[in-house]
Amino acid sequence: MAGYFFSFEGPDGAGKTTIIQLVEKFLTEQGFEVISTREPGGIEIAEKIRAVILNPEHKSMDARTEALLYAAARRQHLVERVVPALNEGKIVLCDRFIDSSLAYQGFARGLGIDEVLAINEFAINGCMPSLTVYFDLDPKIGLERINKNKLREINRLDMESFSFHYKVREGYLQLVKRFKDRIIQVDANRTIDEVFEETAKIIMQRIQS
Ligand SMILES: Nc1ncnc2c1ncn2[C@@H]1O[C@H](COP(=O)(O)OP(=O)(O)OP(=O)(O)O)[C@@H](O)[C@H]1O
Ligand SMILES: Cc1cn([C@H]2C[C@H](O)[C@@H](COP(=O)(O)O)O2)c(=O)[nH]c1=O
Repeated sequence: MAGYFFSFEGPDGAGKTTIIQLVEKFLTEQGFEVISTREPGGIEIAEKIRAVILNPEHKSMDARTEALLYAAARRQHLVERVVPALNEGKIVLCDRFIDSSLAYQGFARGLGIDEVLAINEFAINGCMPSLTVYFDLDPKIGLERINKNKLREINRLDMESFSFHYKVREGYLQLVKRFKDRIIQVDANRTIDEVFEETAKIIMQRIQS
């Protein structure tokens, strides 16, 4: 595969979507062919799975069911959207990937990071991002940012307790230590311009190395 696969991670409201849009514009201006996409979703089947997972009415969803649905959406999105773009030499910017499952389902839901990694290894069959940017932010600030944006849907995961969201962050911080070569931590508690500049620098370094 000739392209570059970059994923972006962080607690809800950390600024992933905002920064991905800016990075996409920046890379396109530099002459690269870029697609940005998201998980769960990005293609029709995965968007349908997303609607099932995140429906606020689905309060009884079992944690393993949730983990399997995320992995299923990931698989379909990977084969339909990510791999073809990489084969065409494009840069793929993906809003969330496997680390979301490890932090949310593996750590915060308590299923176990290694257990959730195992089902995801089956799903992705070796296709990992070459670099993951983790936006670190106090979840309270992220949720405040989301609540200020009246247009954004409030989904089933947003409605989890503060302690759940704090565990998500703790899970991510464990992943940063465990996957040092792949995950780079960025302080997201700064202005959009500052976060963008650092992220663009990290990505350009990886492309040019
Ligand atoms: N550095 C920042 N400082 C202040 N506000 C920000 C910053 N980055 C993003 N925002 C605002 O916070 C809100 C959430 O941002 P965004 O949707 O990019 O986050 P996200 O990480 O993609 O969220 P989610 O995980 O819920 O999809 C938006 O209203 C956005 O304009
Ligand atoms: C991929 C993935 C996502 N999640 C959670 C994280 C968020 O709370 C929602 C997705 O909403 P967003 O607005 O697109 O960020 O789903 C998860 O728990 N596990 C995953 O694998």
